[in-house]
Amino acid sequence: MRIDVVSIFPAFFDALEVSLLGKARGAGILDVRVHDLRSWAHDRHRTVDDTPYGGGAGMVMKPEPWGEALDSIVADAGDDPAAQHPVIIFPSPAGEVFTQATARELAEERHLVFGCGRYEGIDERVFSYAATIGRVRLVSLGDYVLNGGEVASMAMIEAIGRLVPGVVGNPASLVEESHEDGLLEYPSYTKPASWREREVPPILLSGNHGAIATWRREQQIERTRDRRPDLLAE
Ligand SMILES: Nc1cc(-c2ccc3ccn(Cc4ccccn4)c3c2)[nH]n1
Repeated sequence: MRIDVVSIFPAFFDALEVSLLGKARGAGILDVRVHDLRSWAHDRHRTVDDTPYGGGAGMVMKPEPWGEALDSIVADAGDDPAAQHPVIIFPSPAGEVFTQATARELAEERHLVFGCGRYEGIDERVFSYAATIGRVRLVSLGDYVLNGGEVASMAMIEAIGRLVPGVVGNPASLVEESHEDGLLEYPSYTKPASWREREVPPILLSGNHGAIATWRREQQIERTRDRRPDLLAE
């Protein structure tokens, strides 16, 4: 999978060099390319924002640099027929909410482009232009406001990247996770069996794998009911 990221803070994504995703990049499983939007701003000050038509607080990101950036990225990936018409993801507080189902869906794609906005957002015409060269998705991490799209993109790249075959060493570990089966995950324990007068649930030391599986499922249901009843309503 190829992932392109466009941001005015490219250094933000240095963290993608480390840990799991860093290894996957080294192994060629993930091809992550981070671009500075200002590379496509040609005035002396590399301007990427301007005042909003109609007035209002803050600044809006100019369409020209975005149009050139997206054209350049799509053209560069053009030689791979499977990477045609990439999914172009714009984090936005006004987007669809990103869920594990979204991550699974996007993990099937060959080419993702993340457009990280800042200021009060990106000129709306960029989204309609992007739809002529890709499949546009405006995506929100949740109902809270961030200062830009970088944190949201990092979270989504990690959630998607770890589902790409070969990235996680033991694919079985992806199955028993929160939200994979619509429930929250069961509690985990490791040695020592007793710690600060707190014991590991005896069932987990019993060796009775059937009973352990039943107990874990019960824990998932109890936790989901207590913390996320909305997941049970679906
Ligand atoms: N789940 C999310 C996503 C975002 C997000 C994503 C991209 C941008 C680009 C700019 N801002 C700041 C901003 C503040 C106020 C209104 C509009 N935008 C962003 C915020 N916030 N929360």
